Amino acid sequence: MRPDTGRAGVVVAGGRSTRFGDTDKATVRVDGVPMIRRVVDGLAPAVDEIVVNCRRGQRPAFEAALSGLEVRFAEDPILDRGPVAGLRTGLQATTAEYAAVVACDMPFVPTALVDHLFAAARTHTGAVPEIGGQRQPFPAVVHVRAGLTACADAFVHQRGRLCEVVDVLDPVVVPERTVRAYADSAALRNINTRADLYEARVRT
Ligand SMILES: Nc1nc2c(ncn2[C@@H]2O[C@H](COP(=O)(O)OP(=O)(O)OP(=O)(O)O)[C@@H](O)[C@H]2O)c(=O)[nH]1
Ligand SMILES: [Mg+2]
Repeated sequence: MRPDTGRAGVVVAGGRSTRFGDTDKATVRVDGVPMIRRVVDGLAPAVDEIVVNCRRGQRPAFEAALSGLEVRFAEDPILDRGPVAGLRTGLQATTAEYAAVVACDMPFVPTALVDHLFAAARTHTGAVPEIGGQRQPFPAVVHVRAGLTACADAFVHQRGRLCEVVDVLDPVVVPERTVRAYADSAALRNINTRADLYEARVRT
């Protein structure tokens, strides 16, 4: 990992994977590698520290899936408050100025796209990719303090959804044609179901 960049990676992983069935999708293997390990591997070259947000009960399995990698864990103080709460827990755990934020179920986010988002976010509150006309909360880069304020606003003044965090943050938008230079559509798909996993395995 690069030293002294002021850049963190935050992996939000405290969900229950209900659409996936009775397995935590974060630790399911994609082509032999646990999904969350692929996420961390994609982030690591672009950042100087990695924070994994999760529930306390997920830690043993995550520690096994991430063995040998340098990560810190940020446990949710209150469970099941949704991805914005997880994002906030993760952002609270770093002193970096900017953080790349990713969900645990996006195993193919290219490091080069993360680098591009960091560069685009400089002097702004963040940078998010636009895909299919929608600004995407993950993967994104946020100014950590601005991101924390946006999470709090989304909870207090709105319904606590990720899209509201993006609205409040008002980040730079990286247009889809630029995103496509770094990642094809499959690379940014998230895995919610066994069928999604099957497609991802076919791809690798
Ligand atoms: N910390 C935390 N993270 C969450 C929570 N809910 C979802 N997430 C995370 O947010 C990201 C996107 O959420 P989903 O794709 O809906 O994942 P999920 O909630 O585990 O899966 P479903 O139960 O099928 O909706 C994933 O990385 C989840 O781990 C939560 O209550 N707390
Ligand atoms: Mg969910």
